[in-house]
Amino acid sequence: MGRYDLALIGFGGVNRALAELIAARGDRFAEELGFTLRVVAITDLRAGSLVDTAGIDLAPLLAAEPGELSFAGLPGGSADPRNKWVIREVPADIVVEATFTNPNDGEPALSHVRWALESGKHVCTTNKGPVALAGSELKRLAAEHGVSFEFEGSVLSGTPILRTAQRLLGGLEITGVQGIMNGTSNYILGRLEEGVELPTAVTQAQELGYAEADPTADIEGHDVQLKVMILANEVLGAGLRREDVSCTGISGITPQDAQDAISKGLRWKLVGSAARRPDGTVEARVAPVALPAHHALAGISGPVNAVAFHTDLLGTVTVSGPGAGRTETAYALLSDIIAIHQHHHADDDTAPLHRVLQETHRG
Ligand SMILES: NC(=O)C1=CN([C@@H]2O[C@H](COP(=O)(O)OP(=O)(O)OC[C@H]3O[C@@H](n4cnc5c(N)ncnc54)[C@H](OP(=O)(O)O)[C@@H]3O)[C@@H](O)[C@H]2O)C=CC1
Ligand SMILES: N[C@@H](CC=O)C(=O)O
Repeated sequence: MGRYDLALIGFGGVNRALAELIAARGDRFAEELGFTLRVVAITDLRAGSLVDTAGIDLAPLLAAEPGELSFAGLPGGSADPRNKWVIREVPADIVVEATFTNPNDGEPALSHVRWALESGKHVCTTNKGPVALAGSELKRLAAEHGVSFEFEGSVLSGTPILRTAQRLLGGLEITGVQGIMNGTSNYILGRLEEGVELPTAVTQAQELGYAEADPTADIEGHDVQLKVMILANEVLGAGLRREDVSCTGISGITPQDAQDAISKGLRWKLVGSAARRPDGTVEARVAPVALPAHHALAGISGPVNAVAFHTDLLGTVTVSGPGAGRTETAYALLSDIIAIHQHHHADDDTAPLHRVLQETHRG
């Protein structure tokens, strides 16, 4: 039976939900996945840091109100997050990075990921910044140190969009991607259609755990811009920078606009897309589009997202599922840990993994 010791960097909605999954389902993981998970370090801007190499007792932490959690005064605890020291020095197998996404330079998450990989630790992250802005460099760094860099949750939360493209669409030429890739803005557009004003809808999306720490990124399209970069770079080999992806968000759409569209048989959606040009380069954009009701993306509602892959042999293949949500995104981290386990135990019998994946998804 293997065991992975985890260092959780950032203890907000997603990493807390991962800790809940570990606390609630740890025995099942052991039985069905063939490994156990133990949290040996947690760092958080507000709570500080907590280290116990024998395994942190998660129950009292999860019983505390998120805003009231403080590690100072606990054995192994400090008011200081001590990220660099924890990531480099605490003997964890996997560093789970889930601090806020910074669309400008990816920091501080980018440094967290670099420190972890340089220390020979695997990394799982849901943070879009490092993946979109420095994905190639980080994959190279991981390879140099013989560790994995996994980031399934960086696009479409727990819905396995990247692994679907990389593992299940092999042999096809993917010529473009198009999709709804932000749960918050899609949820908000639905609320606008119901007559709710933007600020109220944003607050509701924050309460539901969909929104970024700064929801401007959801509303102005920057979150989708990063996701389009990740998809285009991973699936189309594009090497896009942020300035290559034109970006308009949904802040200009009013409840009246949304309702007028409905009356004309249209629905406003924030669409991200990337397509290969005849010369081999890739053009990409993010913009609100009033889609006709019969369009495959028009019926995608609430925090659900969808991505259509345009392929040479199959035509369009569309994957749809949760695009945001604390537990849904924590599941992406679990799927990353499973991927690390499979990668480093390639000869093991993996049949039981499929069973637990299906059961976990059903809740
Ligand atoms: N929620 C979702 O549906 C999804 C989220 N993601 C991504 O996952 C990541 C986490 O999301 P989520 O949990 O919802 O976000 P939260 O804002 O709930 O959590 C982030 C946590 O990280 C802490 N933090 C910020 N900076 C640091 C730092 N330098 N060191 C240690 N901790 C820090 C924050 O503390 P404080 O609150 O004090 O600032 C907060 O507790 C984000 O990058 C997000 O983009 C990806 C897919 C879906
Ligand atoms: N804020 C994002 C979270 C997932 O990436 C969203 O709403 O999609």
